[in-house]
Amino acid sequence: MMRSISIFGATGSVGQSTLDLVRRNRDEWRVVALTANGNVAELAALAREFRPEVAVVADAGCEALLAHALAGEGIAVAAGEAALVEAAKLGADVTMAAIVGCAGLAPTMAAIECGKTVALANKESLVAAGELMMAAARASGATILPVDSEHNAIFQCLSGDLDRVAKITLTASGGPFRTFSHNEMGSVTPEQAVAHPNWSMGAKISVDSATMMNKGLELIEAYHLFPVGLARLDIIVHPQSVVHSMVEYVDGSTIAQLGPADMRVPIASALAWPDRMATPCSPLDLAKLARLEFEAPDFERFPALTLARAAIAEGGGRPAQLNAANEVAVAAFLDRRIGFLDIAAISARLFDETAPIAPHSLHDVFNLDRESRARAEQLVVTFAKA
Ligand SMILES: NC(=O)C1=CN([C@@H]2O[C@H](COP(=O)(O)OP(=O)(O)OC[C@H]3O[C@@H](n4cnc5c(N)ncnc54)[C@H](OP(=O)(O)O)[C@@H]3O)[C@@H](O)[C@H]2O)C=CC1
Ligand SMILES: CC(=O)[C@@H](O)[C@H](O)COP(=O)(O)O
Ligand SMILES: [Mn+2]
Repeated sequence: MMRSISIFGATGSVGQSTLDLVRRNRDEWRVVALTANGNVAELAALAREFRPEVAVVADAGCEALLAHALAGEGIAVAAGEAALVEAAKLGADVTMAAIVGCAGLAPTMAAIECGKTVALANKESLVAAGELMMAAARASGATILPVDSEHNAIFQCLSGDLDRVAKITLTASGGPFRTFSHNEMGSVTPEQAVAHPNWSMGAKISVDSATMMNKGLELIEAYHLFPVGLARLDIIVHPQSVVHSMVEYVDGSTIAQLGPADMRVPIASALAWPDRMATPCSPLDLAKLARLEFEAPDFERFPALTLARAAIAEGGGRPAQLNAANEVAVAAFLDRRIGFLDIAAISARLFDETAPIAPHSLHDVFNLDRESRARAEQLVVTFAKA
């Protein structure tokens, strides 16, 4: 049976992996919307290939360029943040939420409010508005399918009542600086930070993996998706990224999901759920791998992990503040305005200076996000001078 799909963040790493699977199963999918921020050339090429109803650029300044690129193609063109939300409201059977950052929050919420299936890669939106997003899904009857590899793994490992879950353990690769000392991390470059040892991903999430803020954000993500409470959520470093996460049950059984480090595996799991679909990914060769290693995370060298735990424990707006500060700091690091160690330090400073005011609406989340970004930008200037 043919289903419809919209892909928000179509030009990105997750977006492209999703479209690769759609391309291989072209007769099964009708594409409703494809979106990008400002990469007009790539979005136009994808639109010509996949023939969506609408192509949307978030950057309103790119509308004319996109309209020109798609002139005569019979594909509607729109631009701006409101247009992203309108595209989400078209209510495709499956919406792939793959915009990076809190910029994905409004369209993801709009898709959830349609009550259909949302394949969620955009972890920052869940981190910033977890309670509101899960409540919106309950109210609309939407199904949120986790795409983030760890959460997709946990989703695949979970069965039965959450009361019978003793512990959910997220695996972390440890990133490119897993064995670096604090001093060594002080002088790493953006090029080193984006060079993930196992995964090919966008720049922002790659830096998050390097600081291990990615695992911190994923802890918050898991806290909302799988409500077992913070005490039953754990992180273990597993440098090979073969075991993508695991669930331990009260009877002593631990169920883990393993697979190649290729996002097409969890994306396929979400697109086909509750069925399965084939992917071109090479299966694991365990004999060749020979060894799977595990080690405890180092909270001293990776303070982002402590910040994320504190954000959950303190609650309220803390996760939204943490996410906003981190987004600003990562962008500043990639621009070479601050050093690598300043990324977590800026979030920590923002925590010290502010209270965790609870957002009661999406409007509150956007305000908190905006205020936290403004303060984080000031901190970037202070840290850059130091
Ligand atoms: N990459 C991966 O393997 C994984 C990613 N994730 C999560 O998935 C999400 C996407 O990650 P990834 O694909 O790596 O990111 P990329 O940077 O590769 O792609 C980001 C996408 O979002 C679009 N975008 C960027 N800024 C905006 C904005 N302000 N408004 C609207 N659209 C915007 C980009 O458009 P343009 O190209 O025009 O800039 C692009 O399509 C993130 O939340 C990440 O944490 C989760 C697990 C794995
Ligand atoms: C592919 C994926 O889901 C990423 O979040 C990946 O897991 C990053 O790896 P680490 O954060 O474990 O280094
Ligand atoms: Mn992940």
